[in-house]
Amino acid sequence: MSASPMEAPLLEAPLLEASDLALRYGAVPALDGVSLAIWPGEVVAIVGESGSGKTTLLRVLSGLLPPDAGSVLYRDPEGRAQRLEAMGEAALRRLHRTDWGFVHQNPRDGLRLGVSAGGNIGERLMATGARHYGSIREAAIAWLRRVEIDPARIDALPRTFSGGMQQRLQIARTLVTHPRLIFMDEPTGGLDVSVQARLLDLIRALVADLGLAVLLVTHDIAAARLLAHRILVMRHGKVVEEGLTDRVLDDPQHAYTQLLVASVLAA
Ligand SMILES: Nc1ncnc2c1ncn2[C@@H]1O[C@H](COP(=O)(O)OP(=O)(O)OP(=O)(O)O)[C@@H](O)[C@H]1O
Repeated sequence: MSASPMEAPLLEAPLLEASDLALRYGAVPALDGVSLAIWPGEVVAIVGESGSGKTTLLRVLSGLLPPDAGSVLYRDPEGRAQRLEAMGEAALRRLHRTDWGFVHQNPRDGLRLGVSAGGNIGERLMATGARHYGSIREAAIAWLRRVEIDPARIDALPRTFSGGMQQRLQIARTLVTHPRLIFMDEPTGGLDVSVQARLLDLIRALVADLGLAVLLVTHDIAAARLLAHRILVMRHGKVVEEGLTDRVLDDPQHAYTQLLVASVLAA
């Protein structure tokens, strides 16, 4: 069904909107009144030191963890707004298979290491209904090329790949179904600096080519500067500062952001 002119403005609305999220682990407030919105095609980085609540926020925004309070609203491709908390588990799983992608810090969490590289990409396509073996294999080859993995490795097991290759394969597996919104949790964490730089370049090119919206959790300010349009700074479960990337990093207003930026400059 095509959108009528009456509905068109909805497409200009945020893709995901969270309001007043709260979550405690015992006495620890992991999230404390967090609100945010991400727009189609926008890359938003969530930065902050270890324990500030970044991963918890990403898990709540992607429906993997229910908050104690607050809500998350997602707009589907037809412009319909849906509350994650009211969505059944099956609908949420479908979102994760189709419209959304999740890139984990550890490729082991996002890949099946005992399944071939091509199988890892192909099975995600099959989960969205693809059945034709030839075209699934063709898509897998195209995606291996796109993430700079030699297609001759299509039948190799990812456990024989380097960390950087595994991460690139995880990205191919995530993007093959053309999701609109990608959640990334420290995608370059644990990799050597030169491998990180190559991966960041690849992510930047793919995100721009495909017009993806990305929620990126990172403690790497340089990665946030390279990839993000906007930055949210978290501390003790709260967003203490947010704004356009250059503004936040070049002219930080909150004392904690100033400290975070200064510690990178000093490193
Ligand atoms: N499953 C859990 N049980 C108890 N406390 C938890 C749990 N998960 C996280 N926390 C606590 O909640 C707070 C926020 O943790 P979270 O992992 O979201 O932070 P983070 O900013 O992602 O940190 P890191 O960069 O180290 O991953 C921390 O104080 C952490 O110790």
